[in-house]
Amino acid sequence: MKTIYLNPGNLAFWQKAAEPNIMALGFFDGLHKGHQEVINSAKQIGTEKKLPVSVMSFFPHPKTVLSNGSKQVNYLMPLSEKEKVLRTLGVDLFYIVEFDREFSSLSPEEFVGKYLVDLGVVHAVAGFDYAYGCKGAGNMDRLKADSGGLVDVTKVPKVECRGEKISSTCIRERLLKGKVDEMPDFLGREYEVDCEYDGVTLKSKPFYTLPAPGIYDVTLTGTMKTQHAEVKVTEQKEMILLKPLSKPKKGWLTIQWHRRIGEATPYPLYEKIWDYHSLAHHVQG
Ligand SMILES: Cc1cc2nc3c(=O)[nH]c(=O)nc-3n(C[C@H](O)[C@H](O)[C@H](O)COP(=O)(O)O)c2cc1C
Ligand SMILES: Nc1ncnc2c1ncn2[C@@H]1O[C@H](COP(=O)(O)OP(=O)(O)OP(=O)(O)O)[C@@H](O)[C@H]1O
Repeated sequence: MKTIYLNPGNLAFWQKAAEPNIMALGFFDGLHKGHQEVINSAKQIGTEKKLPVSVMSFFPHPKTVLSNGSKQVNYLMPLSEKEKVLRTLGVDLFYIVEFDREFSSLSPEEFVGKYLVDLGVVHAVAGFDYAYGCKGAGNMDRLKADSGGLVDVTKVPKVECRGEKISSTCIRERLLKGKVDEMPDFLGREYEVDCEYDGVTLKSKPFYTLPAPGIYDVTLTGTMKTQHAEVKVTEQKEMILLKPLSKPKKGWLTIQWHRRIGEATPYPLYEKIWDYHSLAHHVQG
């Protein structure tokens, strides 16, 4: 899979280089089951038409740009993880469009003309609620007309879980309540966070959302053997490693969150910490 960061400065270059393709559209934070349905539909059409499949996403999140930074988004994954998951879904081309004020003011017709038709899109796939163009005025029922009849359209119906539309927003809300055990129902996999281990605490990479304060049953993967452990998320959003079977080396780890097993007490549970001395050293600075 090739990743292309699109902006007004390089758009003409990529338009010239473009070949006919099927495109899935959306922000796709978390790549949950609804997003997977959109991308799998695009893949299916790509296979039928023997054409490559592209995904067009945006960065940063439109909400942060349109609110002039006053609204923050609790991202579920950084672009690097989005790339990894899209690769496993069989996507050929990943466009990341720089979302700024100028881009947000493109009319629906301008967006479809410059970013779909001129990038070789012959068939666009998105969910039933996808909106595009200034003030979000474009929708799936008018996309074909906005393309001058050049782009076919597939509108994916709503994917639900327990009577609710699966969305990045409802997943963020669940994480912030500590409901990590519900993630597989929404994401189709467990929630994961990449972080750096300094010997005691785990520091998450940017663009992840940590679950609510508490103690969690997790699996750690990294340079050591995959192992079970407990991680405490504090009110200060610090993560402390409890009960690992063997001491991980300092460096990068992935935490896979299984379930919340207890409250985050204000002070560490010393008796549970495998390496009390290194924690004491850490606390004393
Ligand atoms: C060219 C373009 C312009 C947009 N302009 C606006 C806008 O002015 N106001 C708005 O609320 N959303 C705007 N959006 C954001 C969309 O409404 C939508 O939130 C975004 O494309 C992410 O889509 P998704 O949330 O359905 O994945 C724009 C989107 C695109 C592609
Ligand atoms: N539950 C769903 N069923 C079908 N399509 C979906 C679903 N959720 C999102 N989509 C589609 O997937 C693409 C990406 O959607 P988007 O990133 O807006 O997801 P979202 O989960 O609804 O996000 P948010 O909660 O921020 O609105 C869009 O084309 C959207 O219409």
